[in-house]
Amino acid sequence: MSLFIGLMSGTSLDGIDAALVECDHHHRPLLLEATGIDMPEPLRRQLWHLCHAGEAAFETLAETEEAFCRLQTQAVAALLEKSGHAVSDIAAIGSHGQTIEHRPAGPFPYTWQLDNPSRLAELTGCRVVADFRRRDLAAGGQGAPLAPAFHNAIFRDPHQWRVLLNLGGFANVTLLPPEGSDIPVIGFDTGPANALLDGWYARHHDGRFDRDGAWAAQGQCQAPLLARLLSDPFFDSPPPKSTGREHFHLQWLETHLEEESAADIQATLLTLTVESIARELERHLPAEAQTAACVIPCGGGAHNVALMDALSARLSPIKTGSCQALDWSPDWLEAGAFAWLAWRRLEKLAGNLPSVTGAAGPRILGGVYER
Ligand SMILES: Nc1ncnc2c1ncn2[C@@H]1O[C@H](COP(=O)(O)OP(=O)(O)OP(=O)(O)O)[C@@H](O)[C@H]1O
Ligand SMILES: CC(=O)N[C@H]1[C@@H]2OC[C@@H](O2)[C@@H](O)[C@@H]1O[C@H](C)C(=O)O
Repeated sequence: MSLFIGLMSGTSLDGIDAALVECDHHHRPLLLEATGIDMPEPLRRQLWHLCHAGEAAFETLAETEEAFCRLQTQAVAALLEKSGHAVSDIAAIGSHGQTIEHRPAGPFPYTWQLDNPSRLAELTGCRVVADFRRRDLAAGGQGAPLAPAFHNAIFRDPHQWRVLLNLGGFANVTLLPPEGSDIPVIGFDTGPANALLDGWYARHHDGRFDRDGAWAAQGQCQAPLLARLLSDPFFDSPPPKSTGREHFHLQWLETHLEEESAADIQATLLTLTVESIARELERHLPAEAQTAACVIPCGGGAHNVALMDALSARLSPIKTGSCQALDWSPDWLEAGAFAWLAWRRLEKLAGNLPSVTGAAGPRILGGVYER
């Protein structure tokens, strides 16, 4: 039995999640404790700038990386304090870093996570495993999503198809056949989720996000706008696929707008998230699972009441289930995934699922930075 800490800060730039996970060869990974630390506004602005500017001075990168690493160190300290564990109890920290740019297609595929694992090892006194995505990318994969391998390790049901639906800045799905089935697991990004909802909300309000989807609920989805948004080729392209802010940003939205009201645009963005997910499930779930699968939402968007209501209505008769009922909080799955990936790295076990990312084969992911 070994203890691992996973650190994840996603595309929403809302903070760093830290999860303490017990991993071994005999049991499913177990979440022991978790905590989140908010992104201070100046760091959030710096990271936002890096994600959108496309160029930055080395000094700016170094300064931002240092501030980010210090925040990671605070998250580790808070988690250790909350759990009553000492750093010497921890086998390794799995650090995702902060995605600044992700371009898996094109002549020079790359994915860039701001991270300084050497510095994190110095500041925490703990072994760090980092740089999880690039080996998959080097093997011809998308480098994302990686969480499906973790979902596969904990959420397979003996009889039923399950779909893990992560509603972060972007949405991704993992389609898990019943245990024992030889159908390969697939998983991919379906398109934007909170990234556009948050961006459009913040443009019209004070505040970072549309709590419970209350503003979206005041508007009406505009079918012509929805059709224009859905005409983006990403939605109909086959997996493997992954995306990010490089493709779906507010300027992308603006190129499709006509005379719609701001609240109607928010309502349409919410429907875009739901519709893009539903269409992919219609395409990729086998016929018998179209009515009998169970969809398990996780990530911040699972707290958005209007989004969840619209999703249940659109997916019916497919039921939505609860991650909590399966002993994992929906808020800590991604951080948990990077704890588990660190364990896989130390055990020299593959971390990717080639059927998901499209890599040439299973690969051991990440580099190790000793304490
Ligand atoms: N009560 C709520 N109502 C509406 N939206 C919410 C609520 N709680 C959280 N959210 C949304 O969840 C987001 C944070 O989600 P999460 O932490 O899963 O993102 P992330 O880790 O950046 O995602 P990813 O890496 O998967 O893109 C917030 O920015 C917000 O949009
Ligand atoms: C490149 C990158 O950081 N991608 C994230 C992002 O956020 C959601 C979605 O897009 C997913 O592809 C991925 O994160 C999760 C943790 C993953 O790799 O499974």
